[in-house]
Amino acid sequence: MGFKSVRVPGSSANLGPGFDTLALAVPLFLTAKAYQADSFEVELHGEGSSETVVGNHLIHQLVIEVLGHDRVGLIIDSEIPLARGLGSSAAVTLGVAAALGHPDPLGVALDFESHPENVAASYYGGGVAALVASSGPVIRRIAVDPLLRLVVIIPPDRLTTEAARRLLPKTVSFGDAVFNLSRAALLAVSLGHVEDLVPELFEDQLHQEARAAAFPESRQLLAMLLEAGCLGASWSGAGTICVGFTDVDGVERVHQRVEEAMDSSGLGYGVRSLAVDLEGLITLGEK
Ligand SMILES: Nc1ncnc2c1ncn2[C@@H]1O[C@H](COP(=O)(O)OP(=O)(O)OP(=O)(O)O)[C@@H](O)[C@H]1O
Ligand SMILES: N[C@@H](CCO)C(=O)O
Repeated sequence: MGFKSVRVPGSSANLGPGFDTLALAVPLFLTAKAYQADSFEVELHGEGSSETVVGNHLIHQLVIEVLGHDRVGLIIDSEIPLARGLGSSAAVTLGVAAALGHPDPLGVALDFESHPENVAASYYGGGVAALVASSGPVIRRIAVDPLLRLVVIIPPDRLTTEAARRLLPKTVSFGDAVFNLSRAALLAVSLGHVEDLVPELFEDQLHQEARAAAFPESRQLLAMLLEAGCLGASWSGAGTICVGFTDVDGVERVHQRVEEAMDSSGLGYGVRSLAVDLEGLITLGEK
């Protein structure tokens, strides 16, 4: 296995009703580079720089899993906010597995994450639908209109996926399951045409309200995004970021309205507009 330098995009999962299934890659990037070293060394830059990578950290476990030892150096630089719903763990897992030269970084990352859609979107780019069956993963790329744009509200509050999953109900009603099924199926076939997107397609009754117990401001953020003229709004992954969907013609107007709403609410959270990343994981250099 030769060491590499790679770039991986972040991702926004669920998109409302598509829990653990639908995701879009977003152009916030993580780069990872591996090099020969006598003992484990990690340099973290950007969004991950406050992390301490010791024995039980995801990155160290991954290195041991891939190499069988930890005599390696890593340089990781990320624009993806941690534990905020833009797939930082999927991106770092994929990026490190690929930088270490593993021939199947997708398979490694799918084994490490408890759900497949962030990993699939970061690997392929664009839109994906993904599941892990008892026979293995089934991943399909879905058409995404090149005019689609995302306006994300970025709270400073972290909510790890692990903590957000502990808030999920143990059972759901038949009605709620059908509510999400219908919307997820219609959303998957409508993402290819922005003119087909309507707010109802991004509605969810399985996870968002349960998770709002940990981040009640999410209700206000989703309402704000819809009032600003978005074609739909949802939590991004396990939060706390909320995402509004719009098109290239509306994105500037929506962005400005969301910023104004942020200022007048006093919440002061960051707002960013993003296109969909189409490249997925790319190799920048090889040794
Ligand atoms: N760049 C990074 N450097 C070091 N550790 C990272 C980095 N990115 C992610 N991690 C690890 O992944 C954890 C965050 O993963 P988690 O699944 O909770 O959130 P997320 O992937 O950002 O959000 P979501 O899964 O909702 O999209 C961090 O607490 C950290 O342990
Ligand atoms: N589908 C996962 C996404 C986490 O990014 C969840 O909502 O827990």
